[in-house]
Amino acid sequence: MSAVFDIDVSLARGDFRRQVQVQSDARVLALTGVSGAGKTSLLQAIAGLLRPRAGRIAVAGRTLFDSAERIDLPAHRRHIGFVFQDARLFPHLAVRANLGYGARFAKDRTPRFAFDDVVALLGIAPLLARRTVNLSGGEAQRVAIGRALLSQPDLLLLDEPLASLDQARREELIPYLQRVRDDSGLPMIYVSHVADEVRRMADTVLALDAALR
Ligand SMILES: Nc1ncnc2c1ncn2[C@@H]1O[C@H](COP(=O)(O)OP(=O)(O)OP(=O)(O)O)[C@@H](O)[C@H]1O
Repeated sequence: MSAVFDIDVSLARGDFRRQVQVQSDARVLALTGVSGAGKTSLLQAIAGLLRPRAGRIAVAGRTLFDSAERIDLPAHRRHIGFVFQDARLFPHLAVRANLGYGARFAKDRTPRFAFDDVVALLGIAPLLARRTVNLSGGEAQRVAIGRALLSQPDLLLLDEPLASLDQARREELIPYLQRVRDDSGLPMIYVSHVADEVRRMADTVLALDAALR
């Protein structure tokens, strides 16, 4: 049986170069490291948004990239949900339509996450008719997480999902993130600088040291 996360890639972006090796059976992996260590770049490489120079990326037994085998699945075929620091909702669409946007990517997939279940899990039923511009930062992040789940992903990547919130809003959002972690059963990579957050979200931590140039 292969590891949940089986990654060995060399990343390059401008002058930035780094090798990342991860072999882990943890379902939820936290990724820490100083600014510029390459955390976002690694997530983008996994999601198919940044092409590694060489190497291999496999998650839960599925090979997403393998330079030797000439495998490089396009982003939309990787089935990855991505949650960013800022929610990146569509401002012209109501919450319900933003959630529906996630589902557009899942037409050919057996739904694992049902609309009503996701809405209940994230407590966003009262927000469905609202315009996204009026949401608080924490509410917007819950909608963004819902949108990611409704794309029926096989893997969830969270890139500092609490970083743009104040401390009180962070405390409000953490239980929702923990519910998503526990109820979805999805493999997850959770990027954060904050030790306490990492401890509460993941049992295995991968620390990227400062990148060598
Ligand atoms: N579009 C780009 N073109 C050139 N270099 C880039 C680009 N995006 C990022 N970099 C560089 O790649 C390196 C890694 O950046 P990355 O965003 O992956 O780090 P990070 O660990 O996520 O940092 P942070 O915690 O600040 O978000 C940095 O040196 C950054 O300056």
